[in-house]
Amino acid sequence: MGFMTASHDKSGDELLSADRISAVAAVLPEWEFGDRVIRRDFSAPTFLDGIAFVGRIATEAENRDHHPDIDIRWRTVTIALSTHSAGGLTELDVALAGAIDDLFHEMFDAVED
Ligand SMILES: C[C@H](O)[C@H](O)[C@H]1CNC2=NC(N)=NC(=O)C2=N1
Repeated sequence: MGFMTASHDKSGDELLSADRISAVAAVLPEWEFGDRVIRRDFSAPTFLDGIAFVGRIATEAENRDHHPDIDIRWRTVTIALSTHSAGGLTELDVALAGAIDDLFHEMFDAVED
């Protein structure tokens, strides 16, 4: 947000309320909720599948101008989401988490883990 810009002129940039966090936790059951971050471990079928998954996440993130922290360890891809500019969780994180869950299902649902 630039100087003198109203904080309500861009949707998703306000910190989530405690009530909203409770509601979101119910629809993102695989995500671990921290103080200012949500995190999920994904297990891809192979190392290269995990890399391909990260590539898809990267495109999604770039389109939204909202970027996760990504940790790759063999087939395990750990995604951490936070809105640094807001100092914690916002609707941007909720939306990206849902999109990443959808990507994972789309890519690997038919595959045995
Ligand atoms: C200028 C640009 O919009 C900002 O640097 C964006 C980029 N991506 C970002 N990603 C995340 N996760 N948090 C941010 O605050 C953030 N800020």
